[in-house]
Formats: sequence, structure tokens, C-alpha cells
Amino acid sequence: MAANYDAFLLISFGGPEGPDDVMPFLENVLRGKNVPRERMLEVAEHYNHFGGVSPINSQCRELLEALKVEFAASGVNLPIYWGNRNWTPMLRDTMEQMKKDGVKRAIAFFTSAYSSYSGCRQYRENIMTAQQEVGEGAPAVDKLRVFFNHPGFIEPMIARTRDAIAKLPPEKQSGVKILFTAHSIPMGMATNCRYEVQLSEASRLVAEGVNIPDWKLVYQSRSGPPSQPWLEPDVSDALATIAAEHPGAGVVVVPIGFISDHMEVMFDLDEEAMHKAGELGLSMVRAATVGSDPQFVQMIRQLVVERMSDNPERLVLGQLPPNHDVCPADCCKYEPVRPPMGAGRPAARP
Ligand SMILES: C=CC1=C(C)c2cc3[nH]c(cc4nc(cc5[nH]c(cc1n2)c(C)c5CCC(=O)O)C(CCC(=O)O)=C4C)c(C)c3C=C
Ligand SMILES: [Fe+2]
Ligand SMILES: [Fe+2]
Repeated sequence: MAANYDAFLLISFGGPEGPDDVMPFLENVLRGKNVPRERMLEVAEHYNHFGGVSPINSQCRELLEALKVEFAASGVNLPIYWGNRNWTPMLRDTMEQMKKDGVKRAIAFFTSAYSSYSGCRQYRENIMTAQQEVGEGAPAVDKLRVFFNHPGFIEPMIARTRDAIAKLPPEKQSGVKILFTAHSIPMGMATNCRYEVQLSEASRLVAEGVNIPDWKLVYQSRSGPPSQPWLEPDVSDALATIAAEHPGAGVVVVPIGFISDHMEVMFDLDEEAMHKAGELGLSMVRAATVGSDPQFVQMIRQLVVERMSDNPERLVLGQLPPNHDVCPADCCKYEPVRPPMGAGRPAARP
């Protein structure tokens, strides 16, 4: 059913924009999560390595600028808002502003291509919490379908993978191995969502697009305690396996699980995985994420128009259908094992 919207809302993760932001940001990210404090401090070091600034907020600003141009050029007459889960601009403040501006019903784009607790349900919970905090008159918010199999995501990723292969030394290009990487999540989270299935399909589509049969889906940025099972293999272990089986091979690492080159891409891949590949004698190139690619920006506009049309064209590639518009009640449900009492401290809110 077509719906009428009077605003567009970008909802993202947020990131620190200076050294003083790093710890409160991480405390926001990890509140209620079973992640050891040592891991939090380790990740803080990654951010401090880059001056305490994550590029994610500036990447969102760039995407918003590109979207304004795209909407104006194609007659989509919706004001654009932006709110984050973990750092300013916080979602609740944005919703407060939307209420003041008289917005009644917004359509939201989450910066996650896949269904998972963190990428889907937690954002929906964040919306509900923000609505409660804003109170009477808070805008209603619907979310766009996940886009892991939309041509506007897959085709730019094929182009970026092709560019990355071309950066390998010519003698390493034939026989290249592709590692598609995504954020690892606890097995308990993975079992109640379509994260792995959707990631495998997106990876398959990109591998097929560049005609490379030798590919594997692997994981990165694991944060759980060693006792808790998370999705594997880790990218470094996968690199070691390639080095053992194909010494000196060319490897392209494609961060298919992310849509911008944020800290988890810059540190975990460009620093750690690159260093590991060098030690193992592999030639590694990391493919870029979609960022503000024109086709990706167009995709967001198409997804909005799709929801506002009576007979929409629901673009999709591959073997899976377009994902649902409205999440069923238990979609991406996750009841985490809580950390022991006293293991975490409440975070200061920005
Ligand atoms: C229990 C699961 C997760 C923990 C713990 C976790 C910690 C953690 N994450 C970041 C930074 C980012 N995470 C991002 C996305 C993301 N994170 C998880 C799960 C956990 N993260 C998932 C399932 C996802 C979604 C993946 C996807 O589908 O896109 C991102 C990217 C956000 C974006 O909008 O692009 C970042 C950045 C930190 C710093 C952290 C703590 C140690
Ligand atoms: Fe994460
Ligand atoms: Fe979901």
C-alpha cells in the first residue's frame, strides 16, 4: 500500500568527532552488550590512532548533500533529516526538531544493507525510544526495506571490486581470491535473522559480476568475550588459510557488510588485515565501499518512491525476493546474555 510521507530521515550509527568523544561514544555503543572492558579500550585506541575522529559522520553529511541534489532533480519534495544511535546528532534531538517542524510521518533509511538486531531491530527500538522521549506529536516513522540485493548497491560494489582487482600487480590478477567481509555478530544474534543468508547472496552477486569464482564470506570487528561464539572465520584467519594454500596470492578484500569507509574499515582492514597480509606474503587490496556513489544515491530515492507508489517497481537482483517493507513482530529479535552486575558503567549522554 502506498503511503504519504512528509519527510525523509537518515538513521545511522554515529561516531566520535574528537578525542574527548571517544569513550562516551563507545560507552553508548556497548551499553547492555556483553563486551569486555579491555575490548572497549582496544577499540578506543583504534579511534585515537586517527585523532579520535571517525569519518562516519562526515560520510553521512556527504550522503545527505548528494541526496538533496538527487531529490531536487527528480521532484521528490521531502525535507531531509539525520539522527544517530550513538553520537550527535542524536536521533531523539532530530525527532524533537521534526516535531517542531510539523513532520507527521517520515520514511527512514538505515545505513545497514542487511537484517540483523543491530542493523534493523535496534534502530527500530531507537525510533520508539525517541518517540517516547519526544512525547505527544512525535512523528511516525516507517523504515525502507533492506537493500543488500538492490542493483543500486550491488552494481557499484561490482565496479569497486573490479577497480580493486586492477590495482593488484598484473601477475596476481589471474587467480585472485576475494574475501567479502562483514561485521561479526554473536551466534545467538545470527540465528534469528537473515544476516548470513543476505550477506552470502550479496557476495555471490558481486563475485559473479566480476567473474571470480574463488571467493569467501568472512567476518571482522568481533567484540565478544572468547567464551561466546561469534560468526567466523575472522578475516585474518582467512588470510592465513589463503597464504598456506596459495603462497604469494593476490587477495581483494571487499567490505560488503558496510556502506562507508568508517573506522571499522579503516582500522580493522586497512591497518590490521593489510599488515597481516604483508606478514603472510600476500598482495592485498581493499575495495572501496559505496559511500555516496551516484547509483547508490539514486537507489535511496528509488526506494522512497517505491514506498510512495501504488504499483511500485521493486528492483532486485539474484535469487532472493525484495525484503519486506514492514518487519514482522519478531524480526531480528535478540535477547543478549547480559554482562555480570557491575561489569559496565552507565555512559554520559552527548
Ligand atoms: C553484539 C553485536 C555488536 C557489537 C558488540 C558491536 C560493537 C561495536 N560496533 C562498532 C562500530 C560499528 N558497528 C557497525 C555496525 C554493526 N555492528 C553490529 C554488531 C555489533 N557491533 C552490526 C550487526 C552492525 C550492522 C552491520 C550492517 O549491517 O551494516 C558500524 C557501521 C554502522 C553503519 O551505519 O554503517 C560501526 C561503525 C564499535 C565501535 C563497537 C564497539 C567495540
Ligand atoms: Fe558494530
Ligand atoms: Fe528485521
